[in-house]
Order: sequence, then structure tokens, then C-alpha cells
Amino acid sequence: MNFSKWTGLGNDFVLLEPGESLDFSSGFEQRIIKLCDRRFGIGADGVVVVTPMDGDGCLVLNGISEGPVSKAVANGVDFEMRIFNADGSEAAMCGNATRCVAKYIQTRGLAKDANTKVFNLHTKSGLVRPALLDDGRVCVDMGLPRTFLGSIKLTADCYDFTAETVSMGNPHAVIFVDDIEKIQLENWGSVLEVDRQFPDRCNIEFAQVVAPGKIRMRVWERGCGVTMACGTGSCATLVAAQRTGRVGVEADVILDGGTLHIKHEEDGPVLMTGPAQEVFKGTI
Ligand SMILES: N[C@H](CCC[C@H](N)C(=O)O)C(=O)O
Repeated sequence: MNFSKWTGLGNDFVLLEPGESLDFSSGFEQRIIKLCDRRFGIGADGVVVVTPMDGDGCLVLNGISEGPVSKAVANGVDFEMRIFNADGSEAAMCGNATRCVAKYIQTRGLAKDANTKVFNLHTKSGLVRPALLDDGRVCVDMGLPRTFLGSIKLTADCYDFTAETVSMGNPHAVIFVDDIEKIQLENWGSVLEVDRQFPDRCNIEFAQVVAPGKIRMRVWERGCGVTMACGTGSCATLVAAQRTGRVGVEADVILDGGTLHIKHEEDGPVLMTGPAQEVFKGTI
């Protein structure tokens, strides 16, 4: 199988090359786990499958139109994106991957017009729109933040936390702390991910406002563990900070792997801007 390896601030993904497809038959999760294994496979936080859609909202798999997925806009800017975590579980959305996919589509010439810079990515959580910027970064319309459980109480290792929960199509619990250098991310994240309040598990973010418009955030991702960056987690963190009066319309979210700029006007979509790089191609 031909693949390419991509990274969004160190949150890294295996993308199948055009024409390749995953074998979704039994044992599928094990194949994803193997691809993501950093010792026995390629090594990644997830696997991303991108499928062009034709003008009638149908998936085009190897040139054969499948059943309609959703009403797609013609002129070939519509693609389906599916995301699988390193533990084999499928996620409805992945922010860092959307930026990588936009560059993948452009560099592989998958859009009918090579000059296209905005794409419609259809995901299990709905439509998101990445736009290629002239400075090499990608700005993604991540859609509207959705209500989840509101503000909740969580406990891990005898520590009590207040979490602001936000859905970006996938679930997030954002915990604001006074000193992010003192959090026990692996210990607390692994416990909170599977808290009984989260029937589908949850991504866990610890955040500290370090200056006006600047939020330092570290993340334990559902299905992956500690990652260097989380796009949807950064969006959720901004929304949670707004909801609790900690920031205004926009902020830089400073992650272990680098910085994302997040903007959210009231009642509007969340806009995430940051880099995406292709690291290497390979065959496995
Ligand atoms: N682990 C996440 C999916 C990947 C999200 C993250 N990598 C991002 O950039 O948004 C989940 O299960 O919801």
C-alpha cells in the first residue's frame, strides 16, 4: 500500500495515496493499530482516508461512483475524509488532519481545477472547509461549536476538576489550571478519557491563559494518548475560554508542537489557522 506521512504541529497521520483503499473487513482495527505503531509499523497518531466525490454527491472510489454520501457541490472540490485514531477507533473530526488533507488534495492534483484553494471536506461530523493561504498555512472553517455537557465536575487521582465540555463534532473536556507545568497529563488524561460521564470517551485538554489572547494547552487525545497538538482541541479550548470570560474573539493556542490561531465570532463558525507538512512517501 502506497502512503504518505503528514504532520500538523507534530500531530501526525498516515494518508493513503490516491487509488489506495483500506480493507474494512474483520480485523480492520488491528490493521490501523499496526500502521500507527511507532516500532512495528509506519508510526502515527492516526490514519486518514480521503475519497473524491463526484458532482452528484456520490463517492468516487477508484473511478466508480458509489451510493450518494451527501449533496456535493460540483467542480470537484468535495471530498470525504475519514479519520481513524491510533487505537483503531474512528473519530468524526480531526482539525490537524483537515489542514494536511487540503495540501494533499492540491499536491496530488485531485481537484478538477488545479488553482482551487478551498475544499469541502465531508466528515462524520459534517462539512468543514480548509482554505490554502498564500503564506503556506491553511485556514479551516471548522463549523459551529456544539453544546455537549456544559460545565461538569471530574475527578482523577483524588484531584477535583471543573471542565468546560465542547463538541467540535468530537467531544472535548477543557480544564483550566493555574500552572500547566504541574499537570500530570498521562495520569489524569488516561483516567478522565474514560470517565463514566463520557459514554463515547472524550479528548481531555488542560489549559492556562498565559497572556491576553494566549493560551498554553496540552492534550490527552481519545484513542491516541498525549499528542503534540490537537486542532479540534484547540478550537474547543478557545470556545471554553470565551464561555468563561477568559479571552475575546481570538487567541493563539500554544501547544507542545507549536501554535494554532483560533478565531470565533459569536454565533459563527470556529476558524483554525496553522501549518501542515508532508514528511515522506512510502510503501508498506
Ligand atoms: N482523537 C480525536 C480525533 C483526532 C483529533 C485531533 N487530532 C485533531 O487535530 O482535532 C477523537 O477521537 O475525537
